[in-house]
Amino acid sequence: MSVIKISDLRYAFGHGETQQTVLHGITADFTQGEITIIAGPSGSGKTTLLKLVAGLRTIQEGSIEIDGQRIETAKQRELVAVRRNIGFIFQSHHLISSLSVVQNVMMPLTFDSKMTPGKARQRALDILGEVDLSDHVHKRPEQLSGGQKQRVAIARALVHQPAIILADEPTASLDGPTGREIVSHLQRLSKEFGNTIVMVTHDNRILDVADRLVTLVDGKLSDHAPTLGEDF
Ligand SMILES: Nc1ncnc2c1ncn2[C@@H]1O[C@H](COP(=O)(O)OP(=O)(O)OP(=O)(O)O)[C@@H](O)[C@H]1O
Repeated sequence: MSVIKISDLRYAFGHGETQQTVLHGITADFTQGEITIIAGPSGSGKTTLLKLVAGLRTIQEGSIEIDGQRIETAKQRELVAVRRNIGFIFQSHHLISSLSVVQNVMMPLTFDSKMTPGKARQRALDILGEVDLSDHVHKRPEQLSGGQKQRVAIARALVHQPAIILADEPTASLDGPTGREIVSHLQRLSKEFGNTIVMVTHDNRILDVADRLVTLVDGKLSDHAPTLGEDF
């Protein structure tokens, strides 16, 4: 089943003579429960594409449907509902330094009116256990290593059980083994909960976790047979 459907998506930065078209008509479907990796050269528009799907940039031309809801024509209320179904993991994890690990992970649940503080805390503790951080729940983010912070970001992205996870370079700034550990956690959790994951990466050491590998080159997306050792 198609969860994200992109049709003839075009996007440009700037205006007039300085206009730079980054996406030249992207058409793609992302299937439920699948991990897709988007690879491609630096500056090819991978982050821009992810931000458009996330609703963090306004669609200029073309369309994106998430769970049957058209994004470009959605009302504010409908967009909020769509975003609730998406977990974001970005390169810089944006953890709140004044909150503890468990409080950071509870954040997405505070928007859920049916969730009591006790239940939210228990849910956060459970997911922190899943990413092996049970011994660190009362620490502040600054007391954690880069890999541990990234695992907190994963826990926070997954705590409200979103159907879709968008990850932009989740292993950037991590060493090889730590990066692998991060994607293994993501892969395990996605298989457990059936999440659809779309991940942008330069890191060719993690390409094997993908069910599907696509490349973005010259503003176009194409399916790509994974070749180990290939450099992007
Ligand atoms: N806010 C912006 N204003 C103007 N141009 C931008 C902006 N953001 C990105 N660009 C340009 O759009 C192009 C695509 O950028 P984008 O960040 O989507 O690429 P990317 O494939 O994610 O790159 P990288 O792999 O280096 O992160 C680049 O040429 C970039 O310089």
